[in-house]
Amino acid sequence: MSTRATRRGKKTTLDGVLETEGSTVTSTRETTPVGGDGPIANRTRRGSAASTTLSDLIGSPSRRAASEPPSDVPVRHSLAGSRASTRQSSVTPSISSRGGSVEPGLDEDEELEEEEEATELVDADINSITTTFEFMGPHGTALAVLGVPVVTLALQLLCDPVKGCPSSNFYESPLAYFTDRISHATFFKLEAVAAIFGWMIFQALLYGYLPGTYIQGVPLPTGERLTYKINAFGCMIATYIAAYAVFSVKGLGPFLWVADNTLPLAVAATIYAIIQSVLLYVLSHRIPPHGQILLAKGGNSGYPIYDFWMGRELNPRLWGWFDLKYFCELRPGLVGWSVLNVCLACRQWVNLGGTLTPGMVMVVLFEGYYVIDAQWNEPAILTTMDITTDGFGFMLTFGDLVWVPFNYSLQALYLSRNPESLSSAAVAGICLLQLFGIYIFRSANSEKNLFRTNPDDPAVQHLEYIQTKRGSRLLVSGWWGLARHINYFGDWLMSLSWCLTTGCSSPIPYFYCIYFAILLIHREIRDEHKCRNKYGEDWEEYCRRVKWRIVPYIW
Ligand SMILES: NC(=O)C1=CN([C@@H]2O[C@H](COP(=O)(O)OP(=O)(O)OC[C@H]3O[C@@H](n4cnc5c(N)ncnc54)[C@H](OP(=O)(O)O)[C@@H]3O)[C@@H](O)[C@H]2O)C=CC1
Ligand SMILES: CC(C)=CCC[C@@H](C)[C@H]1CC=C2C3=C(CC[C@@]21C)[C@@]1(C)CC[C@H](O)C(C)(C)[C@@H]1CC3
Repeated sequence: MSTRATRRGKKTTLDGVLETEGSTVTSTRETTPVGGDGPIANRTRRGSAASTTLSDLIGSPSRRAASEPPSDVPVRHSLAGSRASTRQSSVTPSISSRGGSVEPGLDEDEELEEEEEATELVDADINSITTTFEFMGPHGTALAVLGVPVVTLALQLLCDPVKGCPSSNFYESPLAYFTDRISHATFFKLEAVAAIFGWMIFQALLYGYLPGTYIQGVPLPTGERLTYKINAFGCMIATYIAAYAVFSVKGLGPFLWVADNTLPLAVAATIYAIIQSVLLYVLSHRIPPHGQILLAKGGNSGYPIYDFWMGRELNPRLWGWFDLKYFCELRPGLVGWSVLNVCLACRQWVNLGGTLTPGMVMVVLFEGYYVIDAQWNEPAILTTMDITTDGFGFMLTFGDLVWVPFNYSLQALYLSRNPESLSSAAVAGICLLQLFGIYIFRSANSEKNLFRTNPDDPAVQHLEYIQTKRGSRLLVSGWWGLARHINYFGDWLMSLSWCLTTGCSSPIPYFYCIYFAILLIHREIRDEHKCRNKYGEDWEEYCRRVKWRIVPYIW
């Protein structure tokens, strides 16, 4: 197996396995979790069980592998001789396709600080046991694993193409409504399975074969940095060129087929997501001959269902370069969402005899802009907790590949069948809300990115900040002086403006902004927890200076 040198004298094999100098790390650490979900006992780092019952899956951790050393005997890495080479082989400046050098979210101080942190972690243990539960522990995640596909399919069923979204008999008897819809709906179509698998392969080929630039991510707990290919924007353009080619040859037919088959497509995408996440979970237990797989801090509890949801492996890669989590986060699902919107607009166009409502135009443009913004700012994804912290489990796999394209396109699905008319004042109000949201979202995110990558830039030089003992700086003026997650506020305002395009006749398209408020509040709590642990009293000082969490003067 080929290898490439990394920092600290370690090597990483091209399938992402970590090797230390001369030894495989086999330490374990056993602790008791907080949060009232019961003790985590008899768990191992590898946490695999020879046979597993359903109650094992949900309620109890995996059994200890016989060959594991006792929990109180941590095996330490030897770093002797590796630190000097680490400094020398410091990070190659990364090149951005849109000019300038990009180190996602890191200044030099931070880099050193991250290196110190990495040293501590490597000295102690790389794959420590997860001791704090999120999502209400194994029971909560079991519910989530079943719940998120059910919610997604229920939302598709609620939008009846003929009778409305939802039809009036839903309010009379929801149970009878669903029984009727389930017995009449077509859930499974082979063509839909072929379309989803074909789409994944097409996006993977674009990722692999279209040219791009390469940048390094933030340091892993081992100190190593992975290299990522930046070409999402080009892949999206190529996708739309391909779609235009299909249109030139086949007309609107294929696009209308997609619009009319969102339910079987969502089922097919769910099948794909289940297969991928089961494979990821199973393969995260592989024991390579030399070294170990780097696991996510939050996905290694030993409870199979919990780890399946959270994701065990931090950076699953194929052939050393094809980063599955990074690929799924921005490409098939997000671009799929915008393509789905276009297909649904085609359906409305045909239904209305060659015209589109202002609501549909706004949805396609606003949500399309959001997708383009994400692709254009691709390097920024490398500092999000999804990439740096979370493992790649069912939560992100299903979230990226099913939840985003099918639930985020509910406004367009609704409008394709219910072309609501909006007054000019409503259109103007929605546009202003969207612009206000974009303004906050983009300027806050860009301000932080610029400040973290180039603090001497005139646009951010004047901003006040707290110099933390950890080395990094926390902004306390500008956007980040208004609220600790002001970017979430901008993002949510945009989500509200998208939902408002559907008028007031149905609650279904409002699912997005309601769910999104819950996601952002939960995410803010997770991030707050992370930062409090990381920065200690500096974070307390930051909270004293910036009082509001997301919405200034409200929350
Ligand atoms: N559409 C969707 O479904 C979703 C969209 N999003 C969007 O993704 C974007 C990224 O979100 P997310 O990754 O959660 O986090 P943020 O971009 O808000 O980044 C949070 C991190 O920034 C650093 N930080 C916090 N406060 C400061 C400060 N005052 N000055 C400098 N740095 C600071 C901390 O990292 P450090 O440890 O480096 O100090 C913290 O962990 C957001 O705009 C969000 O709205 C997110 C989830 C879902
Ligand atoms: C209920 C369930 C399965 C939730 C999973 C959560 C995911 C849907 C979201 C977690 C973080 C996300 C991000 C984006 C999309 C939604 C998920 C995957 C994102 C790619 C959207 C576009 C933005 O510009 C973004 C790149 C900042 C963002 C990153 C986080």
